[in-house]
Amino acid sequence: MAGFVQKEGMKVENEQQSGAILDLGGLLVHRGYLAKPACQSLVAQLRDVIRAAPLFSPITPSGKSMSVRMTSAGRLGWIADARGYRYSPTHPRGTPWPAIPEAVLSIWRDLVGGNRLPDCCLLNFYGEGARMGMHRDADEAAYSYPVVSISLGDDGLLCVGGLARGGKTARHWLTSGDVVVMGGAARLAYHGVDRIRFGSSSLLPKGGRINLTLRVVGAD
Ligand SMILES: O=C(O)CCC(=O)C(=O)O
Ligand SMILES: [Fe+2]
Repeated sequence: MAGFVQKEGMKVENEQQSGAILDLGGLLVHRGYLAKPACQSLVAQLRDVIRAAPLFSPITPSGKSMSVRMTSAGRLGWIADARGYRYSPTHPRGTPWPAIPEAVLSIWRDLVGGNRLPDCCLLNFYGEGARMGMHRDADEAAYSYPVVSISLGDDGLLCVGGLARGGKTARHWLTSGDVVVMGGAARLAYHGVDRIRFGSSSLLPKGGRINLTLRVVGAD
């Protein structure tokens, strides 16, 4: 097993082999979990999600436009606006979110189990220059289930810190088909996507990166 626990801060690793599970500050990176045909079929299903629930540019409570565009599938979707960050049963245009595609749920079943399925599949689209600042996924009512995060398309530089803001970060280039599980003590670790390598993958004909995060939102 290729261990990847980075304690020294800013060094960037990019291991090429697939199938390894890397431990990145407690986040488990399943390298190459999805092969290209599986990524392609997932993208086709996500196009249906986006058709039903178009991507939008969230505005943070402080009034800034996020550089990622997003939408959701599932019982609840994650939204940001002047009122704050929260889960909503409807898209900003007022319609319910589409169902989470079965192929996405089967990744969750494989890695987490089938007792409880995620309430939300957040879809982030990173176009050229998009990034996501350091944050914790902490808007859920319970943290006993992990967050599962699926990368598709262009490479993205994941940064992982500790449980408090600031301090050293481990960094790792996620590639298409990688799946990250944030669970246990790392469920509330700070993380972000520093930048993407726009056009590094041919999965999306016009370039860009899609990230899906699957989360249990309810308290049960
Ligand atoms: O794009 C990623 O890899 C991470 C996305 C993320 O952290 C989030 O949506 O909360
Ligand atoms: Fe996150």
